[in-house]
Amino acid sequence: MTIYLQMLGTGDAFSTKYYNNNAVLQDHGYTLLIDCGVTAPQAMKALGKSFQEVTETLITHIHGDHIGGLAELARTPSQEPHGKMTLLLAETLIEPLWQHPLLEPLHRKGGARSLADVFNVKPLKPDTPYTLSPSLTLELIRTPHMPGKASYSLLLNECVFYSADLTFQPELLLHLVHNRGITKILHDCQLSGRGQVHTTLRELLSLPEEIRKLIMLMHYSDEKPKFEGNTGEMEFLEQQVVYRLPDCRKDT
Ligand SMILES: O=c1ccn([C@@H]2O[C@@H]3COP(=O)(O)O[C@H]3[C@H]2O)c(=O)[nH]1
Ligand SMILES: [Zn+2]
Ligand SMILES: [Zn+2]
Repeated sequence: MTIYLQMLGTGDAFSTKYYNNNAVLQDHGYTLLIDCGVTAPQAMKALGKSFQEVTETLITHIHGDHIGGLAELARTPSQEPHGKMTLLLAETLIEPLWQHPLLEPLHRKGGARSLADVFNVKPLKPDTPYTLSPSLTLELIRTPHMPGKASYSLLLNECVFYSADLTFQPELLLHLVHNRGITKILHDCQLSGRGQVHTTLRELLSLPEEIRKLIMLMHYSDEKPKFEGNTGEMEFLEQQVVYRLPDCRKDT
């Protein structure tokens, strides 16, 4: 079965041309929203979509461009009997997310005292595969982003790596391709400057060709047009374009 990926946005946290790096994955009747940044409500509207179409929302880490739209998402009535939107996230993120200033508007919602009061929270364990829908599996891998801040990249259908913002991890990428059967890497990319909390284009270009040709670039700055044609084998992922994702699960 085929699943489809559509980036709501492919911009970094400061982009004015691209929406936040958030995505929707669709498996027939099931829609997974991957991260819900400040621009997510507007980006959904730009696609003629609404949060009501979202079945579940996954949060990779706690930065405004990944969580800033959650207050609006929480206000959307879900189709479920409990009426709450479902949030998937690593257990370690639950309390810090609730305490984040961007979620403060929800603290005033009918005396809510925890994330579970405003969302149907499903805690996930890293390194554990979950079946989200008939054609979609997910595994979280904790990856380094900012010191002391938990952040989780994704393995989708056992063969697609979706980076939460992360610093350059060449050994991890080689391991994923050689030992975990990864055939597609969607990677955040800082186009210029020193990469303190993100992976830079220069770093990605230093990878072996066999890895570079699997990579598509996302979470980039407004300078992107200047870099077109200068990214080797790596293509830019474009916001709003629908991509088919490979499904390498052994039993399909
Ligand atoms: O000069 C700076 C650089 C960065 N930052 C924050 O660090 C975050 C890194 O991850 P992100 O890309 O999801 O979002 C970024 C911003 O939230 C900032 O506030 N000011
Ligand atoms: Zn980000
Ligand atoms: Zn981040």
